[in-house]
Amino acid sequence: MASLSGLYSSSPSLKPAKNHSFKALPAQSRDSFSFPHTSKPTNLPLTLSSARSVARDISHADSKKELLKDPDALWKRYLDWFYQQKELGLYLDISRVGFTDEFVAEMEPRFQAAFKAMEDLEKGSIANPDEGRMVGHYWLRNSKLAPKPTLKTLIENTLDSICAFSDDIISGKIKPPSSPEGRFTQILSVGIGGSALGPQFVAEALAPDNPPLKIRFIDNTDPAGIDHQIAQLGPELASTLVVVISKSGGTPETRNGLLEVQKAFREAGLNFAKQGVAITQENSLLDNTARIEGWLARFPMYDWVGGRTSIMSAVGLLPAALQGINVREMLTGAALMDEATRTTSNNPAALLAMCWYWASNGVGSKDMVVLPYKDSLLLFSRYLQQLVMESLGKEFDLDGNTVNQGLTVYGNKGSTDQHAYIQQLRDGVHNFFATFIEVLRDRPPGHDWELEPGVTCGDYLFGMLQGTRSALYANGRESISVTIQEVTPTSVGAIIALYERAVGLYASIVNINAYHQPGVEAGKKAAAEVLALQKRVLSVLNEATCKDPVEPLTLEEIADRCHAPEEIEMIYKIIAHMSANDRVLIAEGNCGSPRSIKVYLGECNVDDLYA
Ligand SMILES: O=P(O)(O)OC[C@H]1O[C@](O)(CO)[C@@H](O)[C@@H]1O
Repeated sequence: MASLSGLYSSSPSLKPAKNHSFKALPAQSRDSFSFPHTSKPTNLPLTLSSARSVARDISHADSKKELLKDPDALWKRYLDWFYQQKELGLYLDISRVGFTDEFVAEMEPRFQAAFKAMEDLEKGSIANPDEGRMVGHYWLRNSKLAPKPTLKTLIENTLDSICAFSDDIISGKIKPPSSPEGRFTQILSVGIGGSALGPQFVAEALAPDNPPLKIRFIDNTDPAGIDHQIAQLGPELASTLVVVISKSGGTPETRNGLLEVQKAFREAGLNFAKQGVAITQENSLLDNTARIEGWLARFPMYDWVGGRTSIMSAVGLLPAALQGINVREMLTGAALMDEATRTTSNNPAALLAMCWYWASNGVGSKDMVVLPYKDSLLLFSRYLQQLVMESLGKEFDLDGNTVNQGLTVYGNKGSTDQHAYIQQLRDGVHNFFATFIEVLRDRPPGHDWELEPGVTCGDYLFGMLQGTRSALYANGRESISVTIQEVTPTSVGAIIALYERAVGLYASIVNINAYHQPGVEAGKKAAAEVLALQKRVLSVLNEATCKDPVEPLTLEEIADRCHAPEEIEMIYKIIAHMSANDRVLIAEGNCGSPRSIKVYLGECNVDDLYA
C-alpha cells in the first residue's frame, strides 16, 4: 500500500496554484491523496476507475492515520491548489478533497469541451435546446457581451430605470396614495422559486439594519402564511409597495398571492394599482394585468434568463435597490467573477465542478452540505439548493440517455449546525461532502472587543469553522472552503456568479441541459389535474344535491359519476380536505374511515357553477 507521506515527499511538486490548468497538469502518482471511496463510478474511463480502485483499497483507518501523520504534505497540497481572486479577495481551498492527478488529467478533455460550450453560450447559442432559448444571465453584469445591440440597450436601460425608480421611491418622490407616512416603508414581494429565493438571500445577506424599505415575502400559496404576512403589515399596508415577480407571469402560487393581497387592499379601502409593481416578461398574463389595471410600474424579465439565475435581473435588483443595497456593486462583483471563471486555466468554477464530480462520482452519489459561517449568509444554502438541484437534477442527458443526474444540496449555517446534524457528518453515514463559506471580517471595524483575554466572539466562530473542517477531515470526510473578506454587495455578487458558472460547467461535463426543468412542469401539470378533478367532484355532488330528496353519494358513486374510478383515492383526499375547511360540502360518516362516507353539498346551485 502506498504511503501518502512517502508519495508526497518523493514526488515532484504539483504545478503551483497560480499556474495550474486543466490543460497542463501533469499526471503524477495515482494515489497521492486518497480518501476511501466505496462506490465505483459507472460512467468513467477505465484509467480513472483504476485510480479510484486504488483509493478504495486504502482502509479508512490507514488513510486517516497517514493524512494526520504528514502535515507537511497537507500544507503543500493546500498551497498547490490554493486559488485566489485578488481583486475580490476571494479564496478557494480544495485541498481537503481527495482527487488524484490522474483524475484531473482524465477530466481535462471534458472541461475543455465545457469551456467551449460556455463560450458559445455567452455568445448567444441556443444553450437550452429543449426550450430553444439562449442563456444570457452573464450579459446582465456585462451588457457588452450581449449578442445583439438591442439586448445591450435593454439591459442598460432596465438597470437605469430600476435605480431611478428606487431612488424616487426611497426619496418619497413617488408616494403611496393614502399613507399618512407620505412615503413607502415596506415591500411585499410576491413570487416563488427563482422569483423569490434570490431576493430573499440578498435581503438577508445585505439589507442594512434599518433599510429605507423593509421587505417581506409571500412565496407560497399557503393561505395562513399569506394572512400572516398581511397581518404583520397591519396599517402599513397603506405604505407597502407590492412587487409581484414571475418570469412566466402565470405561476399559480404567485397569482394566488396577488389575488389575496388585492383582496386585502380592497378590504382596507386601498387602491392596489397605485402600489403594485410587476416584474415579468412582456405580454405575459401578469404584464397584461398590470398594464390594463395601470399599476405603478412594470419591469421586464427576459426569455433568455432562467428563474434560478435571475438574481441580477430586475427580479433581484429591484427589491435590493429598494432596500438601499448597492446593486451596481453586486453586478461588479459578479462581472469580476465571470471574468475569472471564463478562463480555461486556474478557473475557480471549474475547480469547484471538478471537486463535485470527484466527490459524488459524477453521479450525485454524495450530497453537498453548504455551511456558511455567517448568519447573514443563512439563505445561501437554500438559494444554492434551487440553483444546483433544479439545474442538475435531470432524467435524461443531452443525447437522450436516461441518467437521473443530480447533486443534493442542503445546509443551514455554522456554528449553529455544530449543535445539530454535524454529529452525523463527522461520525455517521458517509454520504456527503461539505462546503464551508468563511467570512474573514467578523464585524465592522471599531466594534470588536475581547470577551476573554485575546479572544473575541468572532474568534470562536472562526475556531468552530476550522475545528469542524479538521474534525471532518480527520475522519476522511471531504470539504471545500470558500473564503471572502466580508459580506458586501461585491462579494455576494461574486459568490453567486461563482456557483452559477460551476453549475453550468458541471452540467456540461455530465452532458445535461442545466437550463430547463421538465420535472417541475410535470408536478405543475399533475396539480392542475387535481384541481380540475375537484371541480368535477363538486359538479357531480351539486347534481345529486339538487335532487329531491337530496342524494348523498359514496366515494365509489362519486368516482363513477366523475368517470374516474381510478381516482377514488384522490377524490377521498379532496373531500377530506374540503370537509376540514368547512367548505360547502357535507360529509356524513367518519372521514377517517373512507368507506363510511356519504357526501352532498350544503346547498344546491341550480346553475352548477362548478361545471
Ligand atoms: O418566475 P415564475 O415564472 O413565476 O416561475 C417561478 C419558478 O417556477 C419554476 O419555473 C419551476 O418551479 C422555477 O424554475 C421558477 O424559478
